[in-house]
Amino acid sequence: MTFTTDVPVGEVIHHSLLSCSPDARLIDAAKQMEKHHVSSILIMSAGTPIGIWTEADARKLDFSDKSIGTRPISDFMSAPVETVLDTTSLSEVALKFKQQRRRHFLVIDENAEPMGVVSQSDVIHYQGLEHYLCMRNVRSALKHVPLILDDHLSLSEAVSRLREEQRDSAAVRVGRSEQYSIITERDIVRWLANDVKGDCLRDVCDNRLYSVDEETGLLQASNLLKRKGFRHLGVVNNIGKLVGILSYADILESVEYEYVNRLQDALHSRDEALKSSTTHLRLAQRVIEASLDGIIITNPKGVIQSVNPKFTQVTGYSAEEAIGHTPQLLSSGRHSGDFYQHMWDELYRNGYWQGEIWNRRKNGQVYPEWLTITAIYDDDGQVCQFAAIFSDITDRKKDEERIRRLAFFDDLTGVANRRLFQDRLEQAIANAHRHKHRLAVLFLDLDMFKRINDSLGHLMGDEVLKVVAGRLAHTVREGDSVARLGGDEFTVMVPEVESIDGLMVLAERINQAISEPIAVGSHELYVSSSIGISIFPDDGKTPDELIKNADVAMYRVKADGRGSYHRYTASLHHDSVRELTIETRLRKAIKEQSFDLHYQPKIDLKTGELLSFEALLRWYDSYSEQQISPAEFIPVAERLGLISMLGEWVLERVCMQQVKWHKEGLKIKPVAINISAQQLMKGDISQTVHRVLKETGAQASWLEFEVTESCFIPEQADRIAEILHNLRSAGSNISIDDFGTGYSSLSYLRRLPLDELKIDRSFVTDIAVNADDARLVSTIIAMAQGLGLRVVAEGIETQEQLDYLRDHGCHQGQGYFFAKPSTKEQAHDWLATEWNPLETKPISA
Ligand SMILES: Nc1nc2c(ncn2[C@@H]2O[C@@H]3COP(=O)(O)O[C@H]4[C@@H](O)[C@H](n5cnc6c(=O)[nH]c(N)nc65)O[C@@H]4COP(=O)(O)O[C@H]3[C@H]2O)c(=O)[nH]1
Repeated sequence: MTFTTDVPVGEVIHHSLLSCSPDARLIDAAKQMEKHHVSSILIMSAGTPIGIWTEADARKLDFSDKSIGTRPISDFMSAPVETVLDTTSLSEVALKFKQQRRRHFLVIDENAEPMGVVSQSDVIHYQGLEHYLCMRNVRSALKHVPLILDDHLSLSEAVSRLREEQRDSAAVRVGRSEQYSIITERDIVRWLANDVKGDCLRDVCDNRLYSVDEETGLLQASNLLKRKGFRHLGVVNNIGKLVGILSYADILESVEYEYVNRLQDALHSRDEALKSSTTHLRLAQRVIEASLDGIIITNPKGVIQSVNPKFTQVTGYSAEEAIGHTPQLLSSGRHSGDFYQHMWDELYRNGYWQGEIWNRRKNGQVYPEWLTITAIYDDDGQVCQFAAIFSDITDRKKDEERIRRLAFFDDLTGVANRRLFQDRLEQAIANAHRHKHRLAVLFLDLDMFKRINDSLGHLMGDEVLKVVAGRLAHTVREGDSVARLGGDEFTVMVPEVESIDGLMVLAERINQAISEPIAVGSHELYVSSSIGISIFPDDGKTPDELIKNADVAMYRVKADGRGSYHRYTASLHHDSVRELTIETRLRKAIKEQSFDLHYQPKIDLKTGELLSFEALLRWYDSYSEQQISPAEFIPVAERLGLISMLGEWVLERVCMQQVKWHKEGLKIKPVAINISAQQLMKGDISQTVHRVLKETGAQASWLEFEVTESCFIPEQADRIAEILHNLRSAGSNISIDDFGTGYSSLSYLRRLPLDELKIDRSFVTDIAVNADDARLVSTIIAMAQGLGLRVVAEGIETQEQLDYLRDHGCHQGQGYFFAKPSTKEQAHDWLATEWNPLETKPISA
């Protein structure tokens, strides 16, 4: 079915236009019309149509006048010529036909140039009346009973009957039968053109009247007219009686134009709506096809009706494989029945569901997708379809995971970072609080890790950290949490502590695991760890408190000799607060150089002669108005990286003092300066000494350097040997301090350029009361002698100690028994008076 719109008449007319002059003979005009099968001819004068002669005008002719054909056409034409513009719509033309009872209009263009003639049949065929016509039957269009003529009537009588009755056709009864032929206006023109010589209708009428039943549809009748090339149809009733003759004019006249117009409007709107929805549908189809999201359309029961290409790309299922199934085809098995139930409930309730879902591709791979399902409703508000749109979010998930890892995990070792640890700790604390149980934080620091980094490089250091993290993770129990806070600091959280003893066993186990040799590259490294422990709620109630206090406890382990573990106590807190205070004030003191040096003599144990001094740093803190022990502030200065600066200050002071005493004419005794491990490892000590000697004018032999045993790191043996060698070759003696507290092996000591060995005070103190210590001291003395080293005993306080040492071959000593560390003025006096402490003290036998 076509959806005709109301077209302009210019588009449907035939452009063949017959014309003749006003004096043209009727017969010639009729001949032309017959020849070209047209129903009208224009009469033109000086290029202008002055009239029109149509088949209808033929009825006006008097056929009894034998010369009628020779008469000029202008005598019979209709004038003026009714015109319509080519832009006039067909419906308007149809109305005009009806109102003016015309059958033809001359169609002109905007310049009034004739373009053609429009007839009633054109309107019927082109105006799109099909919808109207198909609703009506031929009976409804009949206006008259048929004009029936007997076949013995003469032509002129027949023509005058048509004229009188104003009919364009008549049925001619054949004899007395009920059979009819037909005559029409066109026959009159034909008779005229051919100068027909018959007297009555019987002679000329051979066109049988083709009839249809009166119930026949008008559209069918109109199509029949068109197909057969007829212009009239007989109409018979149900008993075969001729009840009318249907012409195009009748059809046209029967049309109720207002109704047609409304119908056409409605149809037009429908056409437009259809066109637009077809466009929309096509557009939607294209969007679906090209969508970067997978799309599934299902019926209300969830049976897949269609999918788009992206669906196939993501899931691996072709449209044919998917259609007819439910989306369960993609089920990953990761979601519970409740999950899907909840999804459908929400879909039916809100018509919408959105969320993340795991599905399975055809190849079995499970993947995450972001899914949006929308219900589509019909006009009755019933769900008629579901549209599911999804995107594969595997990459997004990976990115999220990567970001999460970066945000919460330590990049190097893969264990949790500080942020995640704190989060976990916070949760665990809340849980412990709720269930009234204890929780522990272990703070672990690798001993001497810096040595590894400094000597073997950061890459090796990193490898060690990875191994340590791995060992930690393996040692703790499932549910415990391991984190790296930074550097070589790790934490372990035990969310539920069953017993303190158990916790200590864990700390022990961790220390053991970490002390196992670590193979990195071609090296086999040994590290140990110091662990501080804090317990919730006893040692802290917040994550910060617990971590800080475990850290404090860890520092205590370091201070006590490393490689062990220690639980936090309140006094540690006090220590750490004090350390912090010292730290603040120390920075200030260094800036203001508010230090002093004391000198403690070293004595020949046999003769009592003053052999040398040890320079000991003193700090009088004006804020607390008390002396702060170097044993307390030196480690802080080391930790803050300030020790080299401080050491340099001591060196300068000692040199300046020696030069001063020298200038005063005193007999110079060497002064021993303590060198911290950090200062030594910096590597530039000999250059510094060289520079200071030069600047002050002191001599290298006036100096001795005391290096604690803990400085001697086996991996750094060659480097340390070189540094000490440089100092020694300049002329200073080197002494190993606090001997016995470290782990130096004899073979190691042999490789170092040493002059003196100082036995640690702790052994000397107990000589008289502890046989083991006494034995140890005598062994050290023997060993030192074996190595060709001088032996100095520190911390001699009693005659017994002195005696024991002297008896066992110790050459030199230092201690309160002789003198406490004293001011430079005191030292000056000792030098000036050639002081001998033994002269005032009896030497026991
Ligand atoms: N109870 C007792 N103590 C005695 C006796 N004889 C000496 N002492 C003390 O023993 C320490 C000996 O120094 P150290 O072992 O090198 O131990 C030193 C040394 O390691 C460090 N130190 C002191 N001055 C400096 C310095 O200028 N530089 C560096 N790097 N460290 C220094 O601080 C440590 C402690 O120094 P001081 O508190 O001055 O403590 C000194 C000294 O006063 C005694 O008979 N009885």
